[in-house]
Amino acid sequence: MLGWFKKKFSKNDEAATLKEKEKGIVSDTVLSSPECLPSVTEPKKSDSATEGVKKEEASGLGTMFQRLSTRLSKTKESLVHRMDTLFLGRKEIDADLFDELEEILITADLGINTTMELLDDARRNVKRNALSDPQELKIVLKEKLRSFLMESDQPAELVRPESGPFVIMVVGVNGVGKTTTIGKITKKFKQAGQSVLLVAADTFRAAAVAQLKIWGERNDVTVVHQQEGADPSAVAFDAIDLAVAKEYDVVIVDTAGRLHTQVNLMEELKKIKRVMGKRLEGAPHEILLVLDATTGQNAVSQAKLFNDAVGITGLALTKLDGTAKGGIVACICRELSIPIRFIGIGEQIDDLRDFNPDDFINALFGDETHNH
Ligand SMILES: Nc1nc2c(ncn2[C@@H]2O[C@H](COP(=O)(O)OP(=O)(O)OP(=O)(O)O)[C@@H](O)[C@H]2O)c(=O)[nH]1
Repeated sequence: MLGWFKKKFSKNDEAATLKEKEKGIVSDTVLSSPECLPSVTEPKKSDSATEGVKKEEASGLGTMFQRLSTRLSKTKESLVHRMDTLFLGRKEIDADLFDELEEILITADLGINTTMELLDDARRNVKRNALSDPQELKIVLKEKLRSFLMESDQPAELVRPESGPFVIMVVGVNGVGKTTTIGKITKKFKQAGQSVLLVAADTFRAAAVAQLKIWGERNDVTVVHQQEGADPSAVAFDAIDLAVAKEYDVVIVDTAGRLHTQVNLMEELKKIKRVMGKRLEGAPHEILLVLDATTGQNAVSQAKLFNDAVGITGLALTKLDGTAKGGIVACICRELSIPIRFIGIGEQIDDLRDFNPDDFINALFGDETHNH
C-alpha cells in the first residue's frame, strides 16, 4: 500500500499552515536570470471542485467503498455482470464455459497473457478440487485476480529525504490526466499538512501552464512557471532552488506529453531528471507515470516506453470511471513490476484513491463484507 500521506508525511495541519504563512509571498531573489524569470502564481480559493462528490454523498452514495464501486460500474458490467449472466443456469463447468469466459476477459482488457494465465490456473483448480459448480469457478477467478493485483502492491519505499523537499516528476502522454492527477495529489499532501510547490515544466503549450495554475488556485498552492518555449530543465532547476530555499516539503513537476517527436520528448524528460538530480541529490524521488485506463492495452505499451527512457517508480491509472476496460489493472500488475500508486475515478479533486487491491477487487465483485 502506498501510505505517502498517512505514514511518511503525516504532520500537524496547523503547524503546516503556519509554515506556509511564514513563507509569505515568494521573493524574486532566487531567480537566475532576468530574461528567464520564473513567475509564481499565488492562488485564489475555489471549492467548486468538491461539489460533485458532495452531490453524490447527498444522494446516498456516500461511503468511500460505495463510491468506488459506483465509479467502477462500467467494468463491473463488462466483467462481473457478464460472468454472472454466463454462470446463471449453468449446471457444469465445461469447455464452452471457458471459451465464453475467455471472450469476456479479453473484452474487459485483461490482455491475452493475463487472460490465459488466469484461465489455465482456473482449469487446474477445477481439476484439482473437482469443482463442478460455476459459482465456485467465479470465486477461483476472483481470488486469482486478487493475487495478480497483490503482486505489484509493493511497499512504496518513499522515505522523506534527510533534507530538502520530496520531488515528484510526473510524466505521461497528452491528455491522460497528468495535470488533473497532480491537482488531486496536491490536495492529499495539503491534507496531510505538507507544503507543496507545483512546477510547470511543460513549456511547450501555454494552455498546460494555465491549467496547472487553475489546480494551484484550487489547492491554494504556489505554481512556478516561465514563458512559453523556456527550457523545461531550467524551470525545474530553478523551482528546486526555490523549494530548498523556502523549505517546501513537496515539489511536483508537470512535464510535457507531446513534443515534435517521441525521441525529443524522451530526451527532454531524461534531461529534466538529470538536471534536478544535479541540483538536489536523489531528486526526483518519484517518477510517476500517468496512464489513461480507457486506452486499454495501449497503456501497457506506454509504460514500457517511458520506463525504458526514464525509469518509472510508480503509476497512476486515470479514468477508471469512464471505461469498461478496467481489466487493464490486472494486466498492468501482472506485466509490469511497477506499483500502481493511485487510481483516478472521476474528474473532481477528491476522485483519486490510493490503490488498494482488496478494495478494488471487492468493489468490482460487489463484496462489501470483506471491507473495512
Ligand atoms: N472521468 C475522468 N476524467 C479524468 C480523470 N482524470 C483526468 N480526467 C480528465 O481527462 C482530461 C485530460 O486531463 P488533463 O489533466 O488535462 O491531462 P494532461 O495529461 O495533463 O493533458 P495535457 O495537459 O494535454 O498534456 C480532463 O478533461 C480531465 O478532467 C479521471 O480519473 N476520470
